Amino acid sequence: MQESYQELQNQACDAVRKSMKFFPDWPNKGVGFQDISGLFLSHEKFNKVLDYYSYRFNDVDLIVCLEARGFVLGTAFAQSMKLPFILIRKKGKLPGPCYRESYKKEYGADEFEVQENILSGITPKPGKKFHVLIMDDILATGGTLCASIELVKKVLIGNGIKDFKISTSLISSVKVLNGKEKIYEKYNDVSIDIINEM
Ligand SMILES: O=P(O)(O)OC[C@H]1O[C@H](OP(=O)(O)OP(=O)(O)O)[C@H](O)[C@@H]1O
Ligand SMILES: Nc1ncnc2[nH]cnc12
Repeated sequence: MQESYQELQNQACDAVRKSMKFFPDWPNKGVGFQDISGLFLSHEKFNKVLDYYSYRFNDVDLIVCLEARGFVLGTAFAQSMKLPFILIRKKGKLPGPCYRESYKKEYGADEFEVQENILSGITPKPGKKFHVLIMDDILATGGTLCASIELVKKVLIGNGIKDFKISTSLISSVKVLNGKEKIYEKYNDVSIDIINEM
């Protein structure tokens, strides 16, 4: 029997909480690092996350995986749903012309890139908003997610896809840094789903 949305969400949250390890003052003093490696050690726990996502995001057309931990979550979900996925990578890793966004995160600064023509072969279904899901592990300051949203908008519009919806999924957050609020202030048309808000 199909479990309810709330049951799936609760089980996914429980799986994340039980597999998360916390490292205070790493990599810098004042940072409470949330290590999600334990989730990948447990097929059952990881599946609870994917089961929830398959219910929550059942109408997605493209997955966007953020380097590096977002690669694990995004590719696993994309493959389970038989969806195409693209990679947003740190600067200098992708060949050919790229859109680039610089950003600050909780413990440093970085630059993301996406290949300009990566979506040239994608044809959206007529009459349906092209639904893109950006997947990553942690929302802290929101700098990373913000940069990825900018790049997704650029690559969609740059490839002629103008009627789209962007959703984002994280498995945890650093609530005190108000990353979610910052994103909602800047993008009122983007949804943010966080399994375990800490
Ligand atoms: O909300 P923010 O303050 O921007 O921080 C969140 C980001 O920080 C981490 O990525 P990081 O680039 O450290 O590395 P990774 O390569 O280990 O995924 C994490 O995976 C998120 O992507
Ligand atoms: N506190 C944190 N834990 C894990 N990844 C992070 N990325 C940015 N802040 C983080």
